[in-house]
Amino acid sequence: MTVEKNTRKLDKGIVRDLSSRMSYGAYLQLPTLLSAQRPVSTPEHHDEMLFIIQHQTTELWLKLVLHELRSAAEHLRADRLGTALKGIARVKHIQKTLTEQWSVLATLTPTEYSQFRGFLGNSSGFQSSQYRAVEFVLGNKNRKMLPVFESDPEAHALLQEVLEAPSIYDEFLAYLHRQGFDVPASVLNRDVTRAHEFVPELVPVFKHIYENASDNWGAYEACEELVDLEDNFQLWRFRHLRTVQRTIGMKGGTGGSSGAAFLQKALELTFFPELFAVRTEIGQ
Ligand code: HEM
Ligand SMILES: N[C@@H](CC(=O)c1ccccc1NC=O)C(=O)O
Repeated sequence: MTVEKNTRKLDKGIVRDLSSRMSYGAYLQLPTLLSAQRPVSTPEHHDEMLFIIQHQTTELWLKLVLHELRSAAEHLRADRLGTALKGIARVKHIQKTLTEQWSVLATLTPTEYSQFRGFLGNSSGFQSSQYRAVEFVLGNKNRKMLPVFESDPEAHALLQEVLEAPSIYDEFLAYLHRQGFDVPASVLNRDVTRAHEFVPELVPVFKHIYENASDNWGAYEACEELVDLEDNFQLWRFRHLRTVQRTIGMKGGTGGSSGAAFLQKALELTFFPELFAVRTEIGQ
């Protein structure tokens, strides 16, 4: 049967009366979601809607990233490596979407942004609790970030919880230990509220896994998945930095930092340094 007049006939079974049934909008709480875009510029600047939606979609995806990474850490803790890897695979796709999404915001010119930037006051992405929680779950802890969230008890509690819990890397290294790999006790007993720092003794552990991949397939695959996670995270940071440079140049940030120079330093932060260090040793 072909479509006539370029108009599709609706199937008889299509549910039309949703007055007493679960509907699309009700299930997804669309009235709440779609009433949360409130530009603050007066008169309202056309491009502020883009700015708000870019941030809100990022926060929605970050919510899922956090959900998946925290659950992946739990799976590792219970030796369910395959289940953990499935969650990480999903996160990698979200990261790619988030990095690609910068191209939408890049259509905002410096002139357009300067016309409503003043209305943003001191608000800044620096105050994103979910972004900070993701950094923490990946192992780049920093207790000094917490005071920024004191005026938001829920965000503060989330960050405190994630700060005090082992990171996904802590859980992976503990898993490797349980699998019989020679993970130093100092790593297993470390203060998990601090940022993970490079541990040279871990490099030979990974070298062994990489050079005997077929005998250690699960561990090897997990290492490569973590490398992808860090790579993707850095690509997001880089696109953020480039977007900032093309929009505000060297201006200081609304959050009080030096701006681009501050963001540049984040590119030196690392989650899984030994997984990158091992590359130098491969084949040696
Ligand atoms: C025109 C667009 C943007 C500009 C000019 C911009 C600018 C900045 C600046 C200058 C900082 C440093 C902190 C400060 O002093 O404010 C910062 C931090 C941050 N921004 Fe943006 N940003 C933009 C878009 C976004 C978007 C779309 C997101 C997504 C949620 C975002 C998330 C963040 C995060 C998470 C930080 C903290 C980074 C860190 O601590 O390393 N930004 N931004
Ligand atoms: N820090 C930015 C402002 C900004 O981009 C922003 C403002 C409010 C909420 C989120 C933001 N995004 C990232 O920092 C600036 O200095 O222009």
